[in-house]
Amino acid sequence: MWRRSISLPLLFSQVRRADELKICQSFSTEIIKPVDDESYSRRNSPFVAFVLGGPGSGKGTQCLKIAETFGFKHIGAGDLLRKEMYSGSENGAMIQKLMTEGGIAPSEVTVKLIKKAIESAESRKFLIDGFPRSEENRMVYERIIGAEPNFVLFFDCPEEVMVKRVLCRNEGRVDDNEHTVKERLKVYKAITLPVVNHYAKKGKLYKVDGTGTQEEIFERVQPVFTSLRLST
Ligand SMILES: Nc1ncnc2c1ncn2[C@@H]1O[C@H](COP(=O)(O)OP(=O)(O)OP(=O)(O)O)[C@@H](O)[C@H]1O
Ligand SMILES: O=c1ccn([C@@H]2O[C@H](COP(=O)(O)O)[C@@H](O)[C@H]2O)c(=O)[nH]1
Ligand SMILES: [Mg+2]
Repeated sequence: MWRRSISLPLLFSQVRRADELKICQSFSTEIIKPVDDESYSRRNSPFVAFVLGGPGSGKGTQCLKIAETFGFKHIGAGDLLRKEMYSGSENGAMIQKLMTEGGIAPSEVTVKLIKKAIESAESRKFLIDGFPRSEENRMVYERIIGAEPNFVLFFDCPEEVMVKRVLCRNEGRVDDNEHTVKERLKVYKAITLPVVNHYAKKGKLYKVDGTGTQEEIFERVQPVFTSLRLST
C-alpha cells in the first residue's frame, strides 16, 4: 500500500507558500485539480513522475540525483530508444534516423519499451525522463499503461542555456550537434510544450527553474520529493 505523510493539496500549498518552486507560472496560476493519489493507493499501481523539459534542460542530470536520494527507478525514454538502436533490432535504423533529425519515435515503440522497463523493475516508484514528447505519446501511454502519471516535473530553461549545455555534452550522442539541437527545439516548442500545458491545466505540473548549478537546481527539486512518503 502506498503511503505518504502529507496530502498533495497540502504539499502544493506548502510549496507555494515557501515559494521554492515556481509552479505553472506561465501556464496557469493555480493548481486546478489536485492529484488523485488515493486511487493509485487502492490499485497498488506504480507511482510515476514524468520529467519534462527542453533538450539540455537537465532532466537526466536531476533524475540521477532524485533516483539516488529518493529511491526512484530512473527510466530515460531516450536511453531506452538508444539501447534499442544499438541492439540491432528491426527498429534500429528507424530510431537512428529520427534521432539524428530530432524527430519523435512512434508512440507504440516507446511505450512498449517503457512498459517493459516498468514491469521488469523491482522498484514501484518511477521517474520517466523525456516522455511524453507529444500529445499522441501521452494518449498512447494512458491507453496502454492504463493510468496517468501522479505528477509531472518540468524544468524551465532558456534556449541559449540549453543549447550551450547540449553542445558541451561529450557523450557521443548522434543528436548533440548544432543542426539537430535546433530541430529538437522546434519539435519541443511545437509538439512537447502542449503536453506540459495539458498537465498544467490538470494541476499536475511542478515547474522548476532549470538555470544555475546542478546543486542549486536540485535544492529546488528536493521539496517535491521530501514531502512524498511512499513505501518501497
Ligand atoms: N545545471 C547545470 N549546469 C551546467 N551544466 C549542466 C547542468 N545540468 C546539466 N548539465 C550538463 O548539461 C548537459 C545536458 O544535461 P542533461 O543531459 O541532464 O539534459 P537533458 O535535459 O537530459 O537533455 P536531453 O533531453 O538532451 O537528454 C550534460 O552534459 C550535463 O552534464
Ligand atoms: O519519448 C521519446 C524520447 C526520446 N525520443 C528521441 O530520442 C532523442 C533523445 O531523447 P532524450 O530524452 O533527450 O535522451 C529525442 O530527441 C528523440 O529523437 C523519442 O523519440 N521519444
Ligand atoms: Mg536526457
